[in-house]
Amino acid sequence: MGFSFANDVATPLLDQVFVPDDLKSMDQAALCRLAQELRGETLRVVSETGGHLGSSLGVIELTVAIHASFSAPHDTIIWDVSHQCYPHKILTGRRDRMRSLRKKDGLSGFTRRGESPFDPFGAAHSSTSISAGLGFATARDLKGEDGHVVCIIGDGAMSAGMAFEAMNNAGASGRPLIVILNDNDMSISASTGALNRHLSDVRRKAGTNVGNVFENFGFDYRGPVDGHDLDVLVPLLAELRDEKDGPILLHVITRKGAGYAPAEAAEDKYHGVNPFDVTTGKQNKAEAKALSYTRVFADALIAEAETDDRIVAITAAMAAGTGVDRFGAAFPDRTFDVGIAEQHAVTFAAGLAASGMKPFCAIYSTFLQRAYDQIVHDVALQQLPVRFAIDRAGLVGADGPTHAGAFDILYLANLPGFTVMAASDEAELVHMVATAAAHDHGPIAFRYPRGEGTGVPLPIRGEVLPIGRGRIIEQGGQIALLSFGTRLADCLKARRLLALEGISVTVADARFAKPLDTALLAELVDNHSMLVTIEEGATGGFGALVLHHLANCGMLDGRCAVRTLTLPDTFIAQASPEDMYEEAKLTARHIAAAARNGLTVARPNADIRRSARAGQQELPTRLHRAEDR
Ligand SMILES: Cc1ncc(C[n+]2csc(CCOP(=O)(O)OP(=O)(O)O)c2C)c(N)n1
Ligand SMILES: CC(=O)[C@@H](O)[C@H](O)COP(=O)(O)O
Ligand SMILES: [Mg+2]
Repeated sequence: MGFSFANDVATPLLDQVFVPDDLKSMDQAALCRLAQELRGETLRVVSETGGHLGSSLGVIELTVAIHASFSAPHDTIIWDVSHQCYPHKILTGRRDRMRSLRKKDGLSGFTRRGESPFDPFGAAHSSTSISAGLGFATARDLKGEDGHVVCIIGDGAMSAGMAFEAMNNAGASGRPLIVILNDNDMSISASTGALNRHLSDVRRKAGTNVGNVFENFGFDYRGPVDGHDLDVLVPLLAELRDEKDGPILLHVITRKGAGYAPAEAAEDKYHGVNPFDVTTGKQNKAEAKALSYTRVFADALIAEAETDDRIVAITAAMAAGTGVDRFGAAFPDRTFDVGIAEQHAVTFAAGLAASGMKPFCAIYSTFLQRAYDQIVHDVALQQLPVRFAIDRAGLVGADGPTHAGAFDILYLANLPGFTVMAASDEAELVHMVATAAAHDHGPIAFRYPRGEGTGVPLPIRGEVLPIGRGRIIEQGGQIALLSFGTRLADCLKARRLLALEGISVTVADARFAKPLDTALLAELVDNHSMLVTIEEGATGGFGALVLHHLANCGMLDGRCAVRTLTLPDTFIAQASPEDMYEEAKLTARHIAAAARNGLTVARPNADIRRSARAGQQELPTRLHRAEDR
């Protein structure tokens, strides 16, 4: 089906839509026109804001048909991942706010309960829609209410185990539930796996009753139908709406990026884009000042793999985002994209490690959360040397709280036998890849943030770091700033700010949250009035481990004041990473303020205590007392 749109298409019908019920008065021809206007509006918005364009363009007609056939919010419409929800947001009263999409104080790039009654369930992590939908359907039935529950899930999202857990349960429940499988034969990259092959088979043999995996789950399978043809979709959805016999799966075939030639022609179908020129499709990309951490990771792993054929790389449908695609270009036989299946990815890696391979599991911090039991039960308990390359550590910006890498420090460093590292810059990342490659006696993880590095020169080859050893970057006196991760740069800025006030500061890079560098901790506590730990993680991580250690060694008994700077105990809404770290109070000025304020209440420092213990020995000149400043 061809689409025509112009950037300046008039929107007389869209101008009349404030809530989905405004579609009820439109005939087929008007709905087709509305879809055209909606496609143009979606393009105009995303050309200004950036975001997830391809998937949104692929569901323009489906979104119109759903909102023409059902009555949200009385009917529950749940979008899986919901990166494709921009047309839905435009039709549900948020058109006027769409240019705030993914910005500070703006609309979320995903569905969010607090944002609109038309968003009954938040998303962004994949494959949750059917589980949530069954929850809504079950509550509806228990309360004796009516209303339809419609879940729209992509072929990529359908590849996750959680989706099949939900299908298994929903199919057996017999409850009326409509699952629309939006099959565009794409994930972020090309879809992988046997399900994808099955769906290709079904698409190819459309009309024949090819053995259908979904019917075996107790769903009434319908389709496949053209997901861009409103003349098919609207009457069909009305028909399904009026059937209430049980769960139905409608298989629709769409095209990711549909209706916009630059997107349709792109390999990734413009899955995630920067602001762009609508007429040419050219994205506005700022000149990179340094390689991204992702790129540095990929190249470092390739360098290690060139001399170690036991190294393999695993991604869970994020080949480009993790840089595993670069590794795959170099070592196609040693690269595995398991689909959106983080749980499987981790235990698959455990099996590889148990067989003597060196698996690098490259998974964003936030998505790794999905595989926690596998990390504990299959990797840590068996002390298997799985290497976790944890990208998107810390705050990630426009994707907001659903994608924040906030918890991996605490959820990994509390596991016995785990080694947990954080790179303070991209040179350190190269060393940590080498260290992980050499670490064969237990699980090891290294974390690094989204985006560009600092531009520091990269080592020719990574060096294996001494496990559990940090390093002092700048030696000072009264205050010690101990950083875990890339806040090190802000600590060095804070040191300069404090120096202007005559406050002398030591800055150290912990490198390891586990095992802790206890010798470094003792040195810092003994020789400073104030120790501040800083990490791009939630409370309960690195700082907590430092406090545990100091407390249990009796090193908190008045020798040195300790403060731990972490992400706050809140979910921080999307903004630029800089604005998010400002809100998290983890910038240089906040670090300086915490140190300064702490110093005003610091009790007599270790050197005084120590001299009392050691019988008034001469104090080393470089040590300073709080009251000397
Ligand atoms: C648990 C989890 N893992 C990975 C991702 C990253 N991710 C976002 S969208 C996507 C692909 C989804 O493919 P599909 O469901 O087919 O939707 P499409 O983009 O094709 O519309 C992936 C892997 C995620 N959101 N959640
Ligand atoms: C929707 C989704 O989960 C992914 O597209 C994610 O937004 C990618 O994040 P990055 O842009 O950091 O690779
Ligand atoms: Mg898809």
